Amino acid sequence: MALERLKELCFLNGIELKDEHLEKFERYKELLKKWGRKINLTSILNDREIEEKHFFDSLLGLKAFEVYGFNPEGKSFCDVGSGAGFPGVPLAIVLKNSTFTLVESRHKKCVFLEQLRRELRLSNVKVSCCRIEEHEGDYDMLLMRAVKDPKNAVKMTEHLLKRGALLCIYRGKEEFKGELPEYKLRKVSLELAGVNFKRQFLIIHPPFSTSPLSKEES
Ligand SMILES: C[S@@+](CC[C@H](N)C(=O)[O-])C[C@H]1O[C@@H](n2cnc3c(N)ncnc32)[C@H](O)[C@@H]1O
Repeated sequence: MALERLKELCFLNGIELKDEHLEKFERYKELLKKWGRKINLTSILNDREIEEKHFFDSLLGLKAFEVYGFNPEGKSFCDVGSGAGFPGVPLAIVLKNSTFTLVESRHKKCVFLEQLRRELRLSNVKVSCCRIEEHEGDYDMLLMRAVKDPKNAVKMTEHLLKRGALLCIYRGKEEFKGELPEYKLRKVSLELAGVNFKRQFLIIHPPFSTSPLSKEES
C-alpha cells in the first residue's frame, strides 16, 4: 500500500496525517525519484527510506516544537539550505496556515523546488535561490537539517537571528558539546517508536528575543 512506512511511523509517534497530506507526499515521492535520477538531489531514492529518512524525519520538527512549547500554526519559517525540500516541504504540507521560504544556493535544486511547489500546489511556500548570507527577512523560526557544525550554522544565519528568529537545528544522536556564548540554547531529544535512530534538536535564540523557553536554558 502507498506510503505504508510513513503512515506506520506517524501513527506510532503521534503525528496526524490526513488524506490530503498523503496525496501530496505521494506526488512528492514520485518527483523526488524522477528528478533524483537526473540531478544529484539525494542519495536516498527507495520508497521506504524516502518515507522514513526524509518525510518522517522532517515531520519530527512538529514533536520538537511541542516539547519546546512553540506553536507552529500561523508562523513564518525559513528552511536554510533546503536541498530537495527537507525539512521545509513536509512541514509546509501539514502546516497549511504557516509560511515557508526555502533558501537554496544551487540553481538546479531551486528549479526542482519550484516545480515541487507548483505540482503540490503549495501556496504557503516560496523559493529563494541565493546564499543564506545574502537573504533578508523576518522569520519566527529558521530550520536547518544535516548540519555538521552548529557554530557555523549560527554564523551563517546571524543576521536573521538578530532580527528575532529562533534557529532549530535537526541533529543526530551525537551530543553538541560546544558553546554559543552570545545565544540561549535548548536541547530537545526525542525517543522514537518504530525506528532505530534518535533525533536531537538544538533550538537557539539571541537573549533579547521572546521565546517560550522557561527552563533548561543554558
Ligand atoms: C547537507 S545539504 C542538506 C539538504 C537538506 N536540508 C536536507 O536535510 O536533506 C545542504 C544544502 O544547503 C545548500 N547550501 C550550502 N550552503 C548554502 C548557503 N550558504 N546558502 C544556502 N544554501 C546553501 C546546499 O546546496 C545543499 O543543498
